[in-house]
Amino acid sequence: MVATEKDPREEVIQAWYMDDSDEDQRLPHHREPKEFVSLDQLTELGVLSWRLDADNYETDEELKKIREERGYSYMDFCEVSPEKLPNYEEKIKNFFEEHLHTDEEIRYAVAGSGYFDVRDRNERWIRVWLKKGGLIVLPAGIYHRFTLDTDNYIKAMRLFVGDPVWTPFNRPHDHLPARQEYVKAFVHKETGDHAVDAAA
Ligand SMILES: CSCCC(=O)/C(O)=C/O
Ligand SMILES: [Fe+2]
Repeated sequence: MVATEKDPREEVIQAWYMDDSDEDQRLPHHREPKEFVSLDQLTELGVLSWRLDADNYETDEELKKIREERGYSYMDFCEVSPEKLPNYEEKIKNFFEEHLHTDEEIRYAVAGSGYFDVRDRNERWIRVWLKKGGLIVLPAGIYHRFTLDTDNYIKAMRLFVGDPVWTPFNRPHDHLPARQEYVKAFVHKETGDHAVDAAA
């Protein structure tokens, strides 16, 4: 992509560093001044992203290709809103507990929007706003959490390799192999500013 062209993914996926306020989790929680995080920075943390045609997901060749290439054989939908999700209060509370999974978390917003917060390698929260048409892959072992935004609705396609395992391991679960592998691959990798930490 030419440097001046806008990345089309940024229309449906934006990310920024969060403030430290305890206000409603569904608010954007921008810092002052705002501190945006690029999709390339997310890639460095292992978070992958695509923009897809959410109105035609049933026939979308690009989605088909991603599923084939990454082995995402399983697919279902998860609708999150006070009206649609049974035990909404309990589930939304659990989604917002910092946790990890032993497999990728793959979510494609086919309607609505929500926030996936991920820890960067210095433990700062990055808020990833996923809107209709955005697909993200959170790598196994990354600490993260989810909340709706103030629109209170998302319909997410969930993809998985084989039989799905949704178990959340609330922090701390640093001894799990998935966490140790994540740390080795994305936290202690010897590139950029972290090479300094590694050498210290
Ligand atoms: C929008 S899907 C619900 C959130 C979820 O499944 C999860 O695991 C969040 O971390
Ligand atoms: Fe999760």
